[in-house]
Amino acid sequence: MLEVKQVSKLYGNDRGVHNIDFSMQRGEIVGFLGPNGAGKTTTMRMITGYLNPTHGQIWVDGHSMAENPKKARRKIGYLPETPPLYPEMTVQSYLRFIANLRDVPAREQKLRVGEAIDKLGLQGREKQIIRSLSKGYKQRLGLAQAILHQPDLLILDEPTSGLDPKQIIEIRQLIHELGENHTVLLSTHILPEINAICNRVLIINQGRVVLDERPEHLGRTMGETFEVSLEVKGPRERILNELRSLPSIGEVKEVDAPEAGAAAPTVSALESLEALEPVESATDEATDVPAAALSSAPVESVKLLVTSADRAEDIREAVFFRLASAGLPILAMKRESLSLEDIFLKLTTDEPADTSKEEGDTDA
Ligand SMILES: Nc1ncnc2c1ncn2[C@@H]1O[C@H](COP(=O)(O)OP(=O)(O)OP(=O)(O)O)[C@@H](O)[C@H]1O
Repeated sequence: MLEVKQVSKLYGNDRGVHNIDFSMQRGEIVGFLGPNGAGKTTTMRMITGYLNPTHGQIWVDGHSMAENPKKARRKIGYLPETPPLYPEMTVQSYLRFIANLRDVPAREQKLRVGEAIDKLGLQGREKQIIRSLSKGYKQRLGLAQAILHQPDLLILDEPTSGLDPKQIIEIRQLIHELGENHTVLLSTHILPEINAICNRVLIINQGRVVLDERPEHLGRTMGETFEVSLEVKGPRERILNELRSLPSIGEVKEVDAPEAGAAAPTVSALESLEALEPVESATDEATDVPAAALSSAPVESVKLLVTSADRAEDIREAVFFRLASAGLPILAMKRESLSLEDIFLKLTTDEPADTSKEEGDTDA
């Protein structure tokens, strides 16, 4: 549906975007993520034909944006960061005006405008002056103008920026619905937006794509070590011994362990409690298991973080069978993975902060 081939836009001082290269299949909803100034808008403006690349080529459904811009642009619906609305027009007259601009045949215009109004939940507001619409409804109208000419590909630049939480949820839901019939590229710097709507994420930083992956594979791509959090019922020492004797396990850390040097709870003290609670430490940090914790005092349950010996190996079954055969019930087991926030920060802050040169330096 979309091919972006080694596309660069050089503004000088190494600003702009460099060698952007990706493609999108029909039906994908791709989140385009990056910090301020990373190059999202520049890339989107080139894809939509509003900006000419310095190098590289863009193809939309087989049409070259450079050689056949009219055909390529017909395939695209674009919602810029600020929707191009005329405040004095009514919703309906504005959409009729856009339908004309986009060469929608006169006999189809009424139908298309009606469909766009229905899809974006603008019914009852056809005669309303745009100036008096709320920001959320202006955004709906921006999306309506983008789909009027029945494009295959939607390019949405920060579609939820500036909206209140309720409007954000509504617009996300609408984008999700539009994704059933359109291929969508949407830029955002709101990370949960990606998990909520997208089936692929592209991260751009300092004008370069630094990650292109499906959200569920992000951890693997980042070389994340397989880690599970566990809560196991039984004596701490036995649980630790069982887990540590498993060859597939690398490290076992106890969460909420008693501080090193603190007296371990005695059996009699624990017995005097009606409910036996796990011993809590002053911090929530995972800590190496202190020797004092390895006392034989029974506790109700132990919370642990367990990592794989072989980075990516899924250790959940091995852990389950070992503890089950030892008669140690697992109360909870959850795979821990890097959040999109962790990955985003890693990719966008590990690199040099600013590679731009002083004004007057030669262009890249
Ligand atoms: N017309 C221009 N002239 C010179 N430099 C520009 C121009 N437009 C953008 N830039 C520079 O290109 C880089 C990418 O900008 P762009 O607006 O594409 O980023 P963005 O990811 O959309 O940022 P934001 O999230 O803040 O909208 C920035 O360094 C910006 O300063």
